[in-house]
Formats: sequence, structure tokens, C-alpha cells
Amino acid sequence: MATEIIVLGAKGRMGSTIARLADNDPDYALCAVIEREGNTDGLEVYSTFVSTNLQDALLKYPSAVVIDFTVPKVSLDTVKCCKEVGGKAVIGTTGFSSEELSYLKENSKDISLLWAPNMSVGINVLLKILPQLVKILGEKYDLEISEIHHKFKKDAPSGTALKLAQCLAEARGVDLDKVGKFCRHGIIGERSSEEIGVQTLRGGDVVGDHTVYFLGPGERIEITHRAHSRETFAQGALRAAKWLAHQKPGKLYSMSDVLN
Ligand SMILES: NC(=O)C1=CN([C@@H]2O[C@H](COP(=O)(O)OP(=O)(O)OC[C@H]3O[C@@H](n4cnc5c(N)ncnc54)[C@H](OP(=O)(O)O)[C@@H]3O)[C@@H](O)[C@H]2O)C=CC1
Ligand SMILES: O=C(O)C1=N[C@H](C(=O)O)C[C@H](O)C1
Repeated sequence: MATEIIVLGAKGRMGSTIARLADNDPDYALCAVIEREGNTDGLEVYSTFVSTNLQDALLKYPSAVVIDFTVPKVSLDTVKCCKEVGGKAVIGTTGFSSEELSYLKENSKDISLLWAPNMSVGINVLLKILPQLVKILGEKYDLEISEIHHKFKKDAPSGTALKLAQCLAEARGVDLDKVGKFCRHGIIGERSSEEIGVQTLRGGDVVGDHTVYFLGPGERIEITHRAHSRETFAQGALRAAKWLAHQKPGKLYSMSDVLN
């Protein structure tokens, strides 16, 4: 049976990619596309329900999974709305504060909710193997991350870079809030071995590149993931929605649950 989908932020870079793919794939039924008041022009290309109100769409399609790639404030409203009317949501938005992430976790007890800062298969496989590399290479290898994104991206560092840094910190048994180094400028002194550096580049139309560096004595390993198009993330979001449609609330799901 086709998975029913509601796409929020349907004119955004990610929202439009997801809506187009869902509309052309018999495994999905694009039930509704939602945009902000005054910004629905052009959405009639989808022969589906167009609205500025998520609640209206969820009441009309109670089994649909909402896919939301917008901004933190809007995604928090999506969670609130799903809780009020009983919907499920896949959230790809990044840039949440730790309090906002706690809000997602808290509400995942009541609604089926999945959040992942990167829905590509490649990044999620990388997250699985990084702890092994950290443990084998040990303390002598310095850990750094760099990311490059298009000039329109609003948050920094990327949600993926933060997730990768969190993964490295957990593998070393340290607190990222204490060892994360997000900016270097001026006479900063020698690098300490505990640091996990995260550096941000912005420009042009780069879809999303992430590199993890293991910088050791006499050698280094660099692992780079490059997304070739937004369809990589969009296909992941649709796969996540298909999976989430059959899940009960209980925890804040992530892509690792989907790919298991
Ligand atoms: N998890 C993953 O795999 C990925 C995550 N992302 C994340 O997804 C998010 C969106 O990225 P992207 O598609 O490039 O961004 P866009 O800016 O292209 O799209 C954002 C969408 O959100 C809507 N929006 C923004 N503010 C509001 C508001 N206050 N009220 C209602 N709607 C609003 C926009 O509508 P309007 O045009 O009217 O402003 C637009 O439709 C980002 O956080 C990004 O980091 C991106 C790629 C992959
Ligand atoms: O804003 C983007 O474009 C992307 N955002 C995500 C992030 O912040 O990690 C994922 C992807 O790299 C593209």
C-alpha cells in the first residue's frame, strides 16, 4: 500500500524535491503540500490538497506521515500539531538548540517522530563505522571535521557535522561541549590532543560535503562524503516515512533505526 505523505515547506529546496519524488513514485501518495500564507503559488502542479494549515491536512489525512524540512521554529510547531491531532512526523530540519532537541525527545513519547540531520545512506553508514576507527587509532590521532555547503544555508556548523562530532566524542568517552572547537583565530596556542575541531565553509551551490580527519604521526586518514544532489536526502526522507508509518511512539527515532 502506498505511504501517505504530507510535505511541509513544499516550495523549499528540500520540500520541493521530496514532493516531486513522492508525486512520481507509486509507493507514495502525496496527500497534501503545505506552505506559508501567501506563498502557495505554483503548488497547483501537484494534483493534491494545497494548504497553509498543517492541522487541516492532518484532519483530512489522519494516516499520513508529515515530512518537514524547514526551520526549527516551524518544525517545533509541526510536532505540537502532530501531538494535538495524532500525526507522525519525519523531521530533517537542522539548527535546533539543545532545549529544542529535548522538546523533540520529550514529545516522541506521545507521537511517532523521527529526526535525522542527514538522511543519506552514506553519512549514516559513516556514523556506524567511525567509533571503530576512533578506538583502533587511539589518542595519538587528532580528530577534525570540515563541512562545505551552499551560500543559502542558514545554520552553522551543519547538523551533520555536529552529529559526526558527537559520534567521535562519544567514541572517545568525552563531552563535546567541553572538547568541541568551533572557531580558531589569532594566537590560539598549540592544539590540545582532546580537541575535536569543526570547521565551516560556505559558498556557491555545494549540496553538502563533510570530511572527517584522523591526523596522526606520519600519516592521516581523510574520509569524505559528498552528496551529489538533494535527491539523496529526499529518498532517505521518503524511506524514513515509509518505515515510520508502522512505528509506535516511544523514542526519538533516527536514520540508524530505519537502516538497521
Ligand atoms: N536531514 C537532511 O538530510 C537534510 C536537512 N536539511 C535541512 O533542512 C532544512 C531546510 O533546508 P532547505 O530546503 O535547503 O531550506 P529552504 O530555505 O529552501 O526551505 C525551507 C522551507 O521552510 C519554509 N519556512 C521557513 N521559515 C518559515 C516560517 N517561519 N513559516 C513557514 N515556513 C517557513 C520556507 O518557506 P518560505 O519559502 O515561504 O520561506 C521553505 O519552504 C534546513 O534546516 C537544512 O539544514 C537540508 C538537506 C538535507
Ligand atoms: O542545509 C543543507 O543543505 C543541508 N543540511 C544538512 C545539515 O545541516 O547537515 C544536511 C546536508 O548536508 C544538507
